[in-house]
Amino acid sequence: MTAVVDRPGTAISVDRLAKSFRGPLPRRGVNEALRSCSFDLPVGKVAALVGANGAGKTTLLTVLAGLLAGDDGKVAVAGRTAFVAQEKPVYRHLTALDMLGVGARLNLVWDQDKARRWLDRFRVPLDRPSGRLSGGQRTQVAFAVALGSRPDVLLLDEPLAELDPLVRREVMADLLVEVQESGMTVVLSTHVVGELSGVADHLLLLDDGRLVLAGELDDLLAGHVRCTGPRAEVPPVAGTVIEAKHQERQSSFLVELPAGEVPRGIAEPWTSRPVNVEELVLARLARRGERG
Ligand SMILES: Nc1ncnc2c1ncn2[C@@H]1O[C@H](COP(=O)(O)OP(=O)(O)OP(=O)(O)O)[C@@H](O)[C@H]1O
Repeated sequence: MTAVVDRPGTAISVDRLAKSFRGPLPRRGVNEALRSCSFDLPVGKVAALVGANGAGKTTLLTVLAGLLAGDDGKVAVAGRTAFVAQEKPVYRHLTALDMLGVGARLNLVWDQDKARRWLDRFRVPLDRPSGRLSGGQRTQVAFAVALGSRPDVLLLDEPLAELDPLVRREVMADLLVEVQESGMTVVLSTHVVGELSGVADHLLLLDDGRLVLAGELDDLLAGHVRCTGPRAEVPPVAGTVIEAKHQERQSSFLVELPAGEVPRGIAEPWTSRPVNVEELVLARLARRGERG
C-alpha cells in the first residue's frame, strides 16, 4: 500500500521501487516494468513522465495511485490522489452530470462547482450518455470528476492523447491555474513532448523500467549542452555523449555534463548552445533504441 509522506514540502517520495509482471504460461518469463526507481517530487509541481511505449509509465502511475502494489521499495504520497487512467472508464448510459453525481457519492471531499465549471468550460454536453460523447469529451468528464475530488496529487495517464492541439493547450493552461490556486501536484505521462515547455517544471524519464532522468527541468537542461563543430569522434567537452551526429565535415554532440559542472565556453571553431526539452527527451529515447 502507498504510505503517507512525512516530509513537509514533499508530495511524492519513491525509493527503489521495483515492479515485475509474470508472463503467461508455459514460459512464465518475468517482465521488469520498474527497476529500482527513486525520486522525490515537491508539492505544487507539475512533473512530465515520459518514456517509450512499454517503459513503465502506466505501471508507475498505477502504483502511485495505490491501485497496484510494488514488489520492492517504498512509495509515499502526501494527501488525496486522483487518477485519470489511459482507458477512461465509460459507463455508457451515464451522462456527464450523472458522472459528477457518482463522483460526489464516491468522494469524501467533493467540489461540485469546480467539476461543473470544467464541463462548461470545455462545452461538454451535460445530458448526453457517455457512450455518445467523443473521446475528447469523455476525457473532459474524467478530468472534471478528478478535479471535483480536490486532489492533493493528480495523476494523469496520457491525458492529452484524445484532445485536439488547441484544446490540449487550453487544458494545460487551466490545469496550471488549478495548480497555482490549489497547490496541487500533478504527474502526467505524455508522448507529446514538444508541448511540455511552460507546462512541466519537473521531468521523469523512464527507459525500460529505469528512471534515467529525474529532477527539475531547468536543472536537467542546464546539465546538457549541444556542441557543433568540425567532424570529430569525440566532443570538445567532458561528459557523457547522449547523441552524436556526423556529416561529411561536421559533427554535433549532445553531451550530459559531469554533475555540478558549470558549462564553460568552448574553443572555436566549436559552438555550443543549450538544449530544449524535446531534443533532450528524443536523444535519450533514441539512445535506448541504439542499445536495443
Ligand atoms: N498486467 C500486466 N501483465 C504483464 N505485463 C504487464 C502488465 N502491465 C504492464 N505490463 C508490462 O510492463 C511494461 C510496462 O508497461 P506500462 O504499461 O507501464 O508502459 P507504458 O510506459 O505506460 O507504455 P505506453 O506508452 O505504451 O502506454 C511493459 O513491458 C508491459 O508489457
